[in-house]
Amino acid sequence: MTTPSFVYTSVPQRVVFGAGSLQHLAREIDLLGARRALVLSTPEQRPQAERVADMLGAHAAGVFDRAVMHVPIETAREAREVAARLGADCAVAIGGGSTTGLGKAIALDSGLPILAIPTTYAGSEMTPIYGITEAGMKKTGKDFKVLPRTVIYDPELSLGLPVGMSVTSGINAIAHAAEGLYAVDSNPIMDLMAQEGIAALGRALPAIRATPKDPDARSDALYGAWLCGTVLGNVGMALHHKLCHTLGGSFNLPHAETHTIVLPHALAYNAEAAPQAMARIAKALGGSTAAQAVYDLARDNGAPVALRDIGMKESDLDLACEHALKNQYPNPRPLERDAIRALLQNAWEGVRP
Ligand SMILES: NC(=O)c1ccc[n+]([C@@H]2O[C@H](COP(=O)([O-])OP(=O)(O)OC[C@H]3O[C@@H](n4cnc5c(N)ncnc54)[C@H](O)[C@@H]3O)[C@@H](O)[C@H]2O)c1
Ligand SMILES: O=C(O)CCC(=O)CC(=O)O
Repeated sequence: MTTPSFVYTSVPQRVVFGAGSLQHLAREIDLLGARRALVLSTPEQRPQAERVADMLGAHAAGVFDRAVMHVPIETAREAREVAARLGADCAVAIGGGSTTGLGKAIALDSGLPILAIPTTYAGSEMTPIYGITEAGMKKTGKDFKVLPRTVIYDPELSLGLPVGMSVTSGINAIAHAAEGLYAVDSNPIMDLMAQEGIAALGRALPAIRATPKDPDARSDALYGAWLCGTVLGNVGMALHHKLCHTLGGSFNLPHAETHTIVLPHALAYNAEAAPQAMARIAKALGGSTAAQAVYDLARDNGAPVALRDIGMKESDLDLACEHALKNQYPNPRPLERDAIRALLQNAWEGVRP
């Protein structure tokens, strides 16, 4: 196999990884040159946010605990006002993609540096991509101002992530790497990270299901999430992410579950157009085809495999298909209306591809 032409841009970002690495928080805030950190979380993760604020002592400006899915503009405005009023010079986001997303909304407006402490596998902490929802419409964009400057990955903080969320969040991460392997702007470094990330999560998710507090499995999963998130941040996504953004944005379906259900079908759709990528995904997961390996990983670990089971109405599939065909993301196989409609039907029914 010859190496194709590629462009690779590396971005400065500091990653501190390991069990117990939260202990380095004060050092990392100091290295950022910050003195007053606003700690962000969801309401459910307020206790973890308070622990972080306690660790920062006089360097904590306060806790803002109102992060919610998809970053409503009203929440973003409120958080920006609180940050300005408290004189914060940095945001510490502890939680999943929703909390990191709120930090990004603040950074987009103010340039405040973000220190992210991820507790799911969504991967937002490694990307310059932001999403903000206004009047029911989610807009996404890319700006390096929002890329967290420092990320502390401490697997101990994800020990309590419920098994169901761990599995779907892990497959959300696998989706970034899978699409990275057939991205129009892929490169060999991202391919290596993608295959390694998929393999790490493929090992970790069954182990987490068997023993949710297994520290090695949690560490492996977070390592995979880091790699897959890096791929998401560096190369463009395709049909699968377009479908999930459509289903999540227009039909209000839950993010990680939607990724989990749609991915096998998006991979089946692209299989013949991206054979090398499929071979790498299948190899990483130890399956015969990429699509079946992802489907089996989800089904065997108790995740939903049908859109009808997470609130999608069959009568909305035609509309979802129309939305998916608009403002298309680059994809290895051209988008064909009938085949996309069939893909959505299969995902709705939950058939094994
Ligand atoms: N911009 C990007 O690059 C990017 C990438 C991936 C996802 N996202 C966005 O992130 C959002 C989804 O993020 P998510 O899937 O991480 O879910 P989330 O952040 O919405 O978290 C879901 C729930 O799990 C809780 N939770 C998180 N970690 C926990 C833990 N360790 N223990 C117990 N509960 C925990 C949260 O408090 C929340 O209640 C979506 O809006 C998605 O669009 C953005
Ligand atoms: O909602 C965002 O911030 C963008 C989400 C994204 O591109 C990754 C995903 O769908 O998991």
